[in-house]
Amino acid sequence: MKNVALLGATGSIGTSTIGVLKQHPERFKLYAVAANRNWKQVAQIAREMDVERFCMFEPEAAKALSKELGKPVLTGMDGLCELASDPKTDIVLNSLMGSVGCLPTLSAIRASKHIALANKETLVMAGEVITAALKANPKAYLTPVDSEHNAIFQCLADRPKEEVEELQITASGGPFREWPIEKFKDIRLEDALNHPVWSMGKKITIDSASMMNKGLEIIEAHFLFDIPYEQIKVVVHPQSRVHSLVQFRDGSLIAQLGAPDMKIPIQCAMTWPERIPLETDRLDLAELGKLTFFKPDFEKFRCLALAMECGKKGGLYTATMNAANEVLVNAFLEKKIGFMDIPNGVEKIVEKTPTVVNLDLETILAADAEARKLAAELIP
Ligand SMILES: NC(=O)C1=CN([C@@H]2O[C@H](COP(=O)(O)OP(=O)(O)OC[C@H]3O[C@@H](n4cnc5c(N)ncnc54)[C@H](OP(=O)(O)O)[C@@H]3O)[C@@H](O)[C@H]2O)C=CC1
Ligand SMILES: CC(=O)[C@@H](O)[C@H](O)COP(=O)(O)O
Ligand SMILES: [Mn+2]
Repeated sequence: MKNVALLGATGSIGTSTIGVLKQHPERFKLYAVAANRNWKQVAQIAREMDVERFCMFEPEAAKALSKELGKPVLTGMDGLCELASDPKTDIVLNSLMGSVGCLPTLSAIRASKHIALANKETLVMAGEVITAALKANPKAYLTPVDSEHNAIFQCLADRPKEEVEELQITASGGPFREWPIEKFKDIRLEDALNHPVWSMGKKITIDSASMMNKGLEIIEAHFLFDIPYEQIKVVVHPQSRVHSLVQFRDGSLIAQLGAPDMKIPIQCAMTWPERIPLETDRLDLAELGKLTFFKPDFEKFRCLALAMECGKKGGLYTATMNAANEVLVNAFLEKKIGFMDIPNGVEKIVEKTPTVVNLDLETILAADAEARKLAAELIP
C-alpha cells in the first residue's frame, strides 16, 4: 500500500487523482491532503477517503477545517512542506497551482520521495535548483504528470538522451487558434476560459489561450529531460489525442496517444513502469477519422516566443517570466486588465530581469518577489 500526499486536492488534477485512487483502493491510500481555502471540499474528501493529515494554506480555512473534523490542520508553506516530507508519505502528487508548488517539491525531493509532478511552475521557476536537488538525493524520483511530458516520458522509456534527436510537444492551439490577430484586442474572459478540449483550472486555461502554457511546457521539458531548447519543438494538434512525440536518431518518431483524460498520465506517473488497469475512454481512430498538425504562430502567440527566448537566456529569466505571468493572468481573471496586457506586461517585466552569477533558491525567490511587485504596478 502506498500513502499518497495530494497537494492541491480540490482542483482539477486533484479531483482526477482522487478518481484514480478510488479505482485502486488495494494499492493507494489517500494519506494527506492540502488545499488553499476550500475547506468544505477538503472536509468532504476526508469523510469519503479516511484521510489522516491535512493542510490548508490559508490560516482561517485551516481553523474552520480543524473545527469541522476535530483534527489538527497544518497551515502555510511550512504545512505544505511538512506533508510533502512526512515519513509516512510514499508519493507526493503535487497539483498545486502556481509557484507556491516549488518549495513543497523541493521538500519532497530532500526527503527522498517519489514526486508525481503536475505543478509545472516548479521547474519553470527553479529548474536548476530542482535538478541539482534530484542529483543530491538519488533516492528521490520525479515522474511527470503534465500530459505532454508524461507522453514524452513514456516514449523515451528510459532510453539515453543521446538517442534523442528532438522532442515534439503537441499544443491544442487553444480557443484563439483560428482568430485573426486583429481580433485579439476584443478577447473576453469568457472566450479565453473556453478551452476547446480540456477542462482545467482557470490559470492553466488562460495560459493555454495565450499559449504561455506551451511556453512553460518547453521549459518544463528542458529541465525534465535535459534536452537543449534547440531540440524542443511545438506542433499544433487541435484534437489533443497525440499527447507528444519523440524523434529518435534512427528515424523513428514515437508518439503516445490516448483520450484527453488526465487520469491516464496521473496513474502512469504513480505506477510507472507498471501499467495497471484504468477505466477511462479508449481512442477509436476510425471514428476520429483524421488527426491534424500545424506549425505554431509565434507572432500571434507572443507568450510562446517569449518563453522560448527566456528559456534560452536561462538565469533568472524563466522565474521572472513565470511570476509576471501569474500576476497578470490573475488580474485578467479579475477583469482588471485585457488579454493582450498579459504578453505586453510579461515582456516589460522580463526586460528588467537581473543578471545573476549564483542561481540559488534565495536569489530565485527574491527575483520572483520583485517581478511580482513590478507586474502588480502594471495593473490599474
Ligand atoms: N488541470 C489540468 O488538466 C492540468 C494541470 N496542470 C498543472 O497542474 C497544476 C494544478 O492545475 P489545476 O488542477 O488545473 O488547478 P486548479 O486551479 O484546478 O487547482 C489548484 C489547486 O491548488 C490549490 N492551491 C492554490 N493555491 C494554493 C496555495 N497557496 N496553497 C495550497 N493550495 C493551493 C487549490 O486549492 P483551493 O481549491 O482551496 O483554492 C486547488 O486545490 C498547475 O500547475 C497546472 O499547470 C498540468 C497539466 C494539466
Ligand atoms: C492537459 C494538459 O496537459 C494541458 O497542459 C493541456 O495540454 C493544455 O492544452 P494546450 O495544449 O491548449 O496548452
Ligand atoms: Mn500540458
